[in-house]
Amino acid sequence: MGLKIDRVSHRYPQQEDFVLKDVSITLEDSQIVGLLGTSGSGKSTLGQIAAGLLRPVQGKVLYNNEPFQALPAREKKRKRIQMIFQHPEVSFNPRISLDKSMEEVYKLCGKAYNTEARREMAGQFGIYPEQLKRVPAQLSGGELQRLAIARALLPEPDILILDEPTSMLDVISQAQVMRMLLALQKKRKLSYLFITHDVALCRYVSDKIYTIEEGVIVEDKQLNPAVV
Ligand SMILES: Nc1ncnc2c1ncn2[C@@H]1O[C@H](COP(=O)(O)OP(=O)(O)OP(=O)(O)O)[C@@H](O)[C@H]1O
Repeated sequence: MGLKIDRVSHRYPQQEDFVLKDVSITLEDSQIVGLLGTSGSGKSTLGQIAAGLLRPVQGKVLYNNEPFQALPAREKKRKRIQMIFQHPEVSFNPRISLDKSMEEVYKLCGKAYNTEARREMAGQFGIYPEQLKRVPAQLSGGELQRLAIARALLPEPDILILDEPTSMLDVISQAQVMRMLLALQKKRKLSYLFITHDVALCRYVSDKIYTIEEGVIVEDKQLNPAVV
């Protein structure tokens, strides 16, 4: 079960060099797997491949033992893996109110977006319902990231790919978002691929850590074998 990246190599169009070279990683159910690496090592590329947003040049992505990349985008399973980005604004249309954006996602997921649902969602993710009337640029980074998490959870995914979810936030918002993510992971038994360059944070939250250097996995450290 879970997600298996199997011998994946990737190079971008019109580029000579491979940015991922024969990478294999596994994400078991309800596990937090850290992906550590310096800037340019290939973390985001691997995250996008894991989320099904990018198709690798070589190798396979298996979701619950089935080839994930072969599924059409609208396929339900695709929504079982969601991605949270470093810049939360990319998750929302900048020109429409957050209320409108959220309403669209609720509808897509076949859920009613009424006053009650709005109030409950806002409360759970630490937003005032009135703030939803604003466009994304009118919220703080932390508020917007919490809403991006709310949005990503609507299709009820099993896996979240977290690409440096707190690195653009101030220290207080970082702690709030991290606390929220850890509580949600426990409550909903989610699996996280936690992409970061923060070694201390990665060690603190992860059950297992992969380190990537220049597109190659160089270390695979099991921190908490009891969880697996
Ligand atoms: N769309 C693209 N086209 C061409 N090259 C790209 C593209 N996106 C990333 N790259 C290159 O691929 C390599 C890996 O980039 P990637 O963003 O995956 O690294 P990263 O570890 O996430 O870096 P950072 O921590 O700075 O976000 C880099 O050399 C980058 O310049």
